[in-house]
Amino acid sequence: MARIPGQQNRTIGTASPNFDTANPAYIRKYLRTYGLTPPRRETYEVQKTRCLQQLALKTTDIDKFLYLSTLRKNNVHLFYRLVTDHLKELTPLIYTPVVGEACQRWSEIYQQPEGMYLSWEDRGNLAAVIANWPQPNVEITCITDGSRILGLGDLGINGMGIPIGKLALYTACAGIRPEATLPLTLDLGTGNKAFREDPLYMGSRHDKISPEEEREFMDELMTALTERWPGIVIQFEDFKNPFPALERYRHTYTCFNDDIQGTGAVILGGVINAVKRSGLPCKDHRAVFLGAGSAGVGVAKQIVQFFMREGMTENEARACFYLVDTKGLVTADRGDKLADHKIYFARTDNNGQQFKTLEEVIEHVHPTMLMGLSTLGGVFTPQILNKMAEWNTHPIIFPLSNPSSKSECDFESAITHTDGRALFASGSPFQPFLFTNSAGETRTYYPGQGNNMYVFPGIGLGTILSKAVEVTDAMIYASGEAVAEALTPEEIELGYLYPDITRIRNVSVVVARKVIRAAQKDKVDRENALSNLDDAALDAWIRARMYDPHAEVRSLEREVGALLSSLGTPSPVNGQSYFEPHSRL
Ligand SMILES: NC(=O)c1ccc[n+]([C@@H]2O[C@H](COP(=O)([O-])OP(=O)(O)OC[C@H]3O[C@@H](n4cnc5c(N)ncnc54)[C@H](O)[C@@H]3O)[C@@H](O)[C@H]2O)c1
Ligand SMILES: O=C(O)C[C@H](O)C(=O)O
Ligand SMILES: [Mg+2]
Repeated sequence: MARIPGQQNRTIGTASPNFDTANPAYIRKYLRTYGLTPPRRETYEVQKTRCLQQLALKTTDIDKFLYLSTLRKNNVHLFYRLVTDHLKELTPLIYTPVVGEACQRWSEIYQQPEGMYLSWEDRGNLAAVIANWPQPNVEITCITDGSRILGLGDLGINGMGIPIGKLALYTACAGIRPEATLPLTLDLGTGNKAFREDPLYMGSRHDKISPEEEREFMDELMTALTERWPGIVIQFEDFKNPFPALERYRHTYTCFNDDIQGTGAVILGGVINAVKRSGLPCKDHRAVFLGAGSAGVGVAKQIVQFFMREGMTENEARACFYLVDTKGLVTADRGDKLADHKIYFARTDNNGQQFKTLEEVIEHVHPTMLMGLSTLGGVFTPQILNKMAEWNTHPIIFPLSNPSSKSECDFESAITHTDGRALFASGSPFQPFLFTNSAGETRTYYPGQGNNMYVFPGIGLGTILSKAVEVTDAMIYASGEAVAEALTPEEIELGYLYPDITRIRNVSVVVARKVIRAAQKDKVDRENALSNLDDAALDAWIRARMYDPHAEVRSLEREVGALLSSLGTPSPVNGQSYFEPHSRL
């Protein structure tokens, strides 16, 4: 395998051969793929026409998901050219929501290896197993144990679709090279009895290991990953109880938890914009959260930080939040032992009264914001939405659970039952909606997608490029602020709370820059020369390091040409085939 000097992470002739039919003959010969693909060198336009035709022939979402997975495996650069060009149409097929169905059916639809699986039975030997990963220069990994996949419960190793989907967005949205990403699924047993009894299930058939065993396994894993790739950024994803691992590793490894911190940041971004649009100062907001898990608590804590920056004390800010779980409003005197992560938000002003249902809580609070992180599809009923509209000029309604079937309400019902006044964002995508309000005004309403995909790619990129040794709270906060600031005047005019997804690569540059600046301030960065660049120069520096699938053939030509001339072989001219058909190369 040749490594191109001076090019971070570019490897030629990696374990996934580059079968791009856009490669000219001499590149194919260099890569030893000459003769393994049809002879004609194709333009992207021709490649795209074929792919979109084939995709259109697939009648189900899963068939489309599988088609795109195979394309990624066989022609990775074409896959990313297609995805970056058609983000709006293709993101839902390779990520949320379709990835949810793919995970539910992973063992049934499985076709090809695309990531690493590490089992509890491999403990003691994790470094040796990790050594099997064929790519030498991994910069980022996304790890799940499959124990809480979206709002779909414990899916065991079937959760692999999530790290693959998240890392595909790291590449498409933030330009991290595909071969620098490692999807990792931990096979630590599953509480999913149906899977354990399914002959097709491809993971271990025992129950989930204990928290103590999991800690032992994770300790070994973190060491093994950083020993092989010292600068690796580690993203934890969709663990049922992710708080202990985050606390244990966050100051020792370059890691973050996407569900607590990434979600906290992206919803912070949407809330900053929604609060502005609501016309109410922070101190007049009251937020009811249905769901007090990793995402609920992560988001609420991030908004507390925002309220404090707007001049409130921590106690005043915290008092604006009412968290609801399966037992009702989280209060200090509810009589059950609260999980550690809920204690911070436990109410003490309830005068001994307990509120069991969401309806009771909202009647008690008259909230200005309603956040759904509960995995309960449709639970924001028309009655609840009507109440929100009765109490607020612009109620903030964020049904954030995924996938679409778990969304606490859909966009149409949020608009219809608030007379078009809701400030809306959902975790899964919804279509724009044409609506006539009670004043007879007809217009198209645009939903926001409050999904952590707006921040994690930029957090990863900024952390990698600054060589940060830690992902600090300030870096996470900065990513959310960057999303809020990224709205254009046109997007504000149309009522958007989040930037249009088609601009996500530009948004990721801004997120990465702000993450780098925060890392510099916290003194956790190790790429110290970046401090000397002003913002425009830093943006240009970031862009220059982003993988661009459209430039791949050209840069491969340049690099192979340079390599050949350094070996004394004249470079091919204008992409013309230099070597004779049967040349040794
Ligand atoms: N939009 C995003 O970017 C984003 C990010 C992370 C998570 N999520 C979604 O948020 C949801 C929750 O994720 P999580 O990591 O917090 O999960 P979690 O398991 O940690 O928390 C779920 C919470 O919902 C509560 N809940 C469950 N059933 C309930 C009921 N019947 N009544 C009241 N409360 C109930 C639980 O008590 C728990 O507090 C998932 O659907 C996930 O897909 C969305
Ligand atoms: O995966 C997503 O779409 C967002 C989030 O991380 C989730 O767990 O729902
Ligand atoms: Mg997640």
